[in-house]
Amino acid sequence: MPLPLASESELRRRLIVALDVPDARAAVAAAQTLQGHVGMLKVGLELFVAEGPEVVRRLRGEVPELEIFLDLKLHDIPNTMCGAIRSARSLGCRFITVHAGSGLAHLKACVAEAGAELGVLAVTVLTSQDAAACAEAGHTRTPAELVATRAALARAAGCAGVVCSGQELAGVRAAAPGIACVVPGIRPAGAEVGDQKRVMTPGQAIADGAAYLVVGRPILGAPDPAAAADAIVADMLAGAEAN
Ligand SMILES: O=C(O)c1cc(=O)[nH]c(=O)n1[C@@H]1O[C@H](COP(=O)(O)O)[C@@H](O)[C@H]1O
Repeated sequence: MPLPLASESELRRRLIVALDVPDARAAVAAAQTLQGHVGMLKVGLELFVAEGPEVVRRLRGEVPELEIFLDLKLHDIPNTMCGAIRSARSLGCRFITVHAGSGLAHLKACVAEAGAELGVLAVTVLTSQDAAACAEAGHTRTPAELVATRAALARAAGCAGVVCSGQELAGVRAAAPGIACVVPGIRPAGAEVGDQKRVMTPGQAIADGAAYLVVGRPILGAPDPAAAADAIVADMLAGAEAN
């Protein structure tokens, strides 16, 4: 039996905007503009290094209907990663990122520390890396092979999901059945790619099974960010319907 079609509001809930801005003022302004147009806010390194955990508390107070994804991409010894997760737990975020390349023991320790409320997302291979960058870094396997291996580790560790490019969705499904895929490197047709290497359109990523899309510059860099988010949701809907 075919799955029921995702509604527009359901797809909007699955659109995460990356608040890659320099300070809390810009973050709150963007969040207020985008509430009702996106489903979640991602606080990443630029904003977190500038403002610290207070910016998460402030966003939760200003736009309580939007959940927060804390993208710190932890990559350290397990004791240090767990300490960071312990510090993050009280912030009430939905997700936190760690690098899957840390290995199984690291991922398991992070999942145990995060508890039931904070989902650990394992970043497989950055979407800014292509095959040449992986080879340069000493990997003998392709990005797709590395993603599949790391997705299997994330699943074995009990992670809430993986971060991968849209190009690996089928491979992740095969290697780690049932795991949720969070997909950055999203570019509407014709949009500037910038430093991203493994990209995909919103509609195609949804058609291929992404659980969430992460979008930064195509929304925040647009003349009308709310309209840009709406156009992305329309493309997601088209992708869901085409599936
Ligand atoms: O963990 C992430 O969110 C992430 C992983 C990855 O492999 N690639 C990636 O681009 N991201 C993040 O997703 C966002 C993408 O931003 P744009 O390229 O501006 O859409 C940035 O905040 C990145 O830090």
